[in-house]
Amino acid sequence: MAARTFPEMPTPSSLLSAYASMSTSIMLFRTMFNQLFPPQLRRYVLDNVRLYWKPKTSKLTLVFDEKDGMTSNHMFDAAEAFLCTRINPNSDRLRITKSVKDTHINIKFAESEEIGDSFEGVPVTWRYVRQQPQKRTGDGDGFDYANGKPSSGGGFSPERKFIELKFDKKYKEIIISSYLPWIIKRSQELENQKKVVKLHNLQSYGGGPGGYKESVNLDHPSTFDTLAMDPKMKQAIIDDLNLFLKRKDFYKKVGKAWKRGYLLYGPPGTGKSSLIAAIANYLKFDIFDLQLSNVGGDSSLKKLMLRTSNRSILVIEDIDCSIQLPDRKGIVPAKLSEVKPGRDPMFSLSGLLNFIDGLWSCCGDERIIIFTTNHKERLDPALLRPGRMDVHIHMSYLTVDGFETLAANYLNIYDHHWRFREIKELIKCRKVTPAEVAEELMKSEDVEVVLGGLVKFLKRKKVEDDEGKDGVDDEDDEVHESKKAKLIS
Ligand SMILES: Nc1ncnc2c1ncn2[C@@H]1O[C@H](COP(=O)(O)OP(=O)(O)OP(=O)(O)O)[C@@H](O)[C@H]1O
Repeated sequence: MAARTFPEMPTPSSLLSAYASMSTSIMLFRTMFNQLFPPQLRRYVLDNVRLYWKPKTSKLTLVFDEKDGMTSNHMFDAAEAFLCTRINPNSDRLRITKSVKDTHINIKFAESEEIGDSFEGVPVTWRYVRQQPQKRTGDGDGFDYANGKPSSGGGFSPERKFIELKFDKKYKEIIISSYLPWIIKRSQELENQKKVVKLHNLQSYGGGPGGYKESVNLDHPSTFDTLAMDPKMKQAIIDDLNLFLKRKDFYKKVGKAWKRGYLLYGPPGTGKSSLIAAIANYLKFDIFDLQLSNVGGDSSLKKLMLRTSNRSILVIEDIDCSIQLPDRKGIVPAKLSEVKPGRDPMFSLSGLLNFIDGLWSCCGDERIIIFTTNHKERLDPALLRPGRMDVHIHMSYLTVDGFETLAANYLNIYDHHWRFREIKELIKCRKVTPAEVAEELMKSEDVEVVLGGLVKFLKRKKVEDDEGKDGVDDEDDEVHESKKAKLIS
């Protein structure tokens, strides 16, 4: 039988010498490649080689870099905000952030975590990537071949953060034209929800030229739920605000500035300021509080006006008594002749009207202006003309419905209490403000004590009313009798 022959096995030394000659050839090739070809051509060749070897995939990946050059990338921010709402309960890692100004903790998804989502039946995968600073591999020819970017010749490239969105290539159109715009819209809504409403104090003197503004977070807890007022009127105000918000195109079409004026009037303690805070909290609009008595004149008023921002509420409280407005014939009341040094004495009613209609109209969008007064009858009719103050809201004495709201808010009583019948009867025939009743309801933690005290207060109030100690204007008497809050729009 013939003996079987095996091919000769390479010896270790022959393997070693083959490896050495191959590495020498590669190094020689690399040196020749670098020396013979200019950088642009080298880049072109390498790009094509990479492209050729890259495995083909049916997936498309969109990359949202945190920065677009020096500026932040809005699409990255929008995606990051949106993805907070898609955090998987099974996530292993989450990022927690909170700036000093934030009122709450932000939970964001962490690097390398993947989040699945679907849009109109198209499944997508999101991934947050954070690349640590990397040593530049540039060889001094001005190009970093590892990252495919111009290099500054050594050193470290900065940390790079980006979000990847992966999906099937065939859905590219729907993702880019529908999903991404939807994410931007959604992120704006989320931003709005998180927004901390600010209260700005507009003043025209005491600061730099043209005045200054101070601002604090508006921590007023008033909302439409906590407001004690006629439920129908409350709903009418909410509907009016909602209509105003969605009518941007309508205002443009009819050639009107996108603004709405409200006049809140009624006795002190009926909730005018609380309603303003409730509106601001509802719309998430900042409040600009303008003290007319601190405004030097028309020019200061205009400057202050330019300091207010869009999506804001400009409030002028107690308009009847914060300043005595001269009428439009130019008769300046005595008070204005006592102008403080350095202040413009030419403050006029027409300046204020101009501010509401003229300058106001062409300065910004989505503005609400609110005047409050305890004495509507004292206001110049020009201020009340339709188009200036679009909605007149009468804040009146406490009604039975209002009392139920206060009882729920202050005492957690949502249905009935044996004292309620008597209290409601007393409220019906008394001119008592929500502020007075609110104060009574805070006097003890014991419900029986509080309601007993309220009954005594209301009875005492009756005596005071009978003796005419409580002076109120005729209009409020009328409204109280009819127990109807007025909303004139
Ligand atoms: N309608 C209301 N609903 C709930 N709470 C109210 C209401 N009205 C008054 N209050 C309570 O009374 C306090 C004072 O009310 P608010 O300052 O809103 O009244 P106002 O009408 O603006 O008074 P003024 O005319 O003196 O400025 C509020 O902080 C709130 O606790």
